[in-house]
Amino acid sequence: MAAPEGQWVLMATGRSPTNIAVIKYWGKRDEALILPVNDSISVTLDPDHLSATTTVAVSPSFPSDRMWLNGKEISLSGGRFQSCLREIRKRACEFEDEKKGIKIKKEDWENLHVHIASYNNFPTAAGLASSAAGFACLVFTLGKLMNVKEDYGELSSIARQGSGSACRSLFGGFVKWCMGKKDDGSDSLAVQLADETHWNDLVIIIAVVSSKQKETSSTSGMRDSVVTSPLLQYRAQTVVPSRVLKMEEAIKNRDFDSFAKLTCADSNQFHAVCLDTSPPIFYMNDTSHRIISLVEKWNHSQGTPQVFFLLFLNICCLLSSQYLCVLPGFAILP
Ligand SMILES: Nc1ncnc2c1ncn2[C@@H]1O[C@H](COP(=O)(O)OP(=O)(O)OP(=O)(O)O)[C@@H](O)[C@H]1O
Ligand SMILES: C[C@@](O)(CCOP(=O)(O)OP(=O)(O)O)CC(=O)O
Repeated sequence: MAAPEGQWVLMATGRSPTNIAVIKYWGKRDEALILPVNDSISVTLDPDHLSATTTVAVSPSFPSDRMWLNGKEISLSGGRFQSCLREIRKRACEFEDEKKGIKIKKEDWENLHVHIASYNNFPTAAGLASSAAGFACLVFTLGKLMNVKEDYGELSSIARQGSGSACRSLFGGFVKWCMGKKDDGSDSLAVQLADETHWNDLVIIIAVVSSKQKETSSTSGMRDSVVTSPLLQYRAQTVVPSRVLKMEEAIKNRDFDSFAKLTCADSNQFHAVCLDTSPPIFYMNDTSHRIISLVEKWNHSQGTPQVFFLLFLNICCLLSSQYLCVLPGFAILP
């Protein structure tokens, strides 16, 4: 089937924020489909601060698919980009704009190429989950362009194939990535637990404690953990299931004390799994450790059960009107 002809260009633009996990995803049961070994829960950040903005265009005059990231052309040959493009194209629907004289039949989309331009308003591939915002945005915007009718849950399972954590960025507020049981991954998708208005006095601040790039990427780090860490299996099978239930309850009740305690515990166990990996993975540095100690002391001196947690090289601080808590972050800002 030949693609439609003409000089027209059809475009769509979208924006997606990044997210920070409070119950961590660490380990895949299927590398190609990006299926996790446990459920995870995250908080989606405000898009004004950390987000990807993506414009996708389609035209009969484009001879191939191309992509520019932060103004520089990048290859689309990687399996993750191809999976997202393929899955969206499969679900594309007929589109017509009579005024502009554009008519694209469902089957035409297979033969039309896209140009994609995306910008992150924070450092890319520096440990701040740009892949989460980026792939969520790519899938969302391609879906808009190609008139895809699927709901956000279905789109999240496509974004998951770009980067696991990306599936959670399709929703605002508090989001759960259900690991799913099926081999084809069709039930491994994100659901919103509570929207962004649910817990208004929760504020996230990102503090930078190192300007160095992470030595181990999440993708390769978790691959090593799956193969070598006995603690990972115990965590996934025994610890996370009940922790997820408690976290859902804490979010529902806006119970900050439980929320922070669970988040700290999960962050600490995540770091323990990293240390239990061979070779061991170190995401925290001396400054991180000093901040943990300082915050612990501060907590005790207040005499109230305030809890903090910290992860990776950077820290995100969670602030509510009553509480302060340090949240995990990967950020490495220049
Ligand atoms: N806006 C974007 N649109 C599409 N893909 C993006 C975008 N931003 C980043 N990516 C993809 O994500 C890759 C970076 O992912 P990587 O996991 O290395 O870093 P990160 O997500 O910033 O950090 P981490 O996962 O460690 O928190 C980029 O090389 C690119 O393939
Ligand atoms: C520690 C984490 O931030 C790991 C994120 O890993 P990625 O989603 O970046 O990994 P891939 O699926 O291989 O792309 C925990 C989390 O976000 O849940």
